Amino acid sequence: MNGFTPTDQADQASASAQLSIRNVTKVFPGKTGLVNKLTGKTSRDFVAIEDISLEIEPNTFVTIIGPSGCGKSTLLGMIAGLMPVTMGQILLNGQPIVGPGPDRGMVFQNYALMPWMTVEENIRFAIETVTPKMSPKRCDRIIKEHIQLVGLSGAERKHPHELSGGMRQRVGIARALAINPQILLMDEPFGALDALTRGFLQDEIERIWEQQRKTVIMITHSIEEALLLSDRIVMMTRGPAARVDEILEVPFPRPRNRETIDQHPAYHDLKAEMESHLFRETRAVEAARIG
Ligand SMILES: Nc1ncnc2c1ncn2[C@@H]1O[C@H](COP(=O)(O)OP(=O)(O)OP(=O)(O)O)[C@@H](O)[C@H]1O
Repeated sequence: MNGFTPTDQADQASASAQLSIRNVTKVFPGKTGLVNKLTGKTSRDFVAIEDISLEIEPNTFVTIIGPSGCGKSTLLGMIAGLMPVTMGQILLNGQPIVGPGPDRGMVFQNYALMPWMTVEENIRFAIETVTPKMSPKRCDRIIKEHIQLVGLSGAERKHPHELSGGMRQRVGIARALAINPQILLMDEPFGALDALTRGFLQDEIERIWEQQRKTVIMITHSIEEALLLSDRIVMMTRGPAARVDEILEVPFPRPRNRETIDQHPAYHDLKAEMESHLFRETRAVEAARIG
């Protein structure tokens, strides 16, 4: 087996970790309002994830994979500081995360661009929010560099509705990187794209990652995408009370090429292991729904 368990990892919790997720549990409180009490429909607390520990080293590309609804977005949301942890701690460079910050850039599946702003203005808005005192000249240079980085030169003055889904997500990626975050968080960034565009953007992410080597934490449902891009793959169990089941190390050399990656001797074993994990967990979710 090419992986190790989260317990092994917690034992090895090292000072070199950039992000430390320590015994994190997330409970969504049940509804206890007066109306609910009167109608007798008070719902119970829901334990989405339970006691997750994970250490992430700098410059690592990590993907999170798991059955639908297991808590991947919840975990990413807590790392982003968009929602509080219920128990445990998430530390970035040893400091607890208490809210969103410019050290973390987020890319969303639905792009989340400002529709009334151009490509350039969307990126400028993010930079000015994070660094209001930056000189306009420097801001212009950063915008230009990032538009070039994601291959959108010429589209600076277009609005999101004039762009394809793939181009919109390029803007989302440029915007997230333009604030120079330490960690890039991506929640199914290619989930809304057709297969061809998805492939193009995966290649772009691989190319950009080779240049910048930022820590990335990405949620995906695609086994092939995880194998193409990751250094480590975190496999979550089904919820409620989802845990980290196993963490796979992906040994393929970089730069990676989608045409040849499956020739690596470890490719098919890793793929089979992920398939069997997802199959098992998804079947159990379905069985629980029926029974
Ligand atoms: N605000 C909330 N209040 C109550 N329950 C929530 C809330 N947000 C998420 N949940 C529940 O927590 C669980 C985990 O949801 P989450 O969206 O994190 O899963 P996911 O793995 O990202 O799902 P998917 O793969 O379908 O995107 C689900 O059962 C969901 O219904």
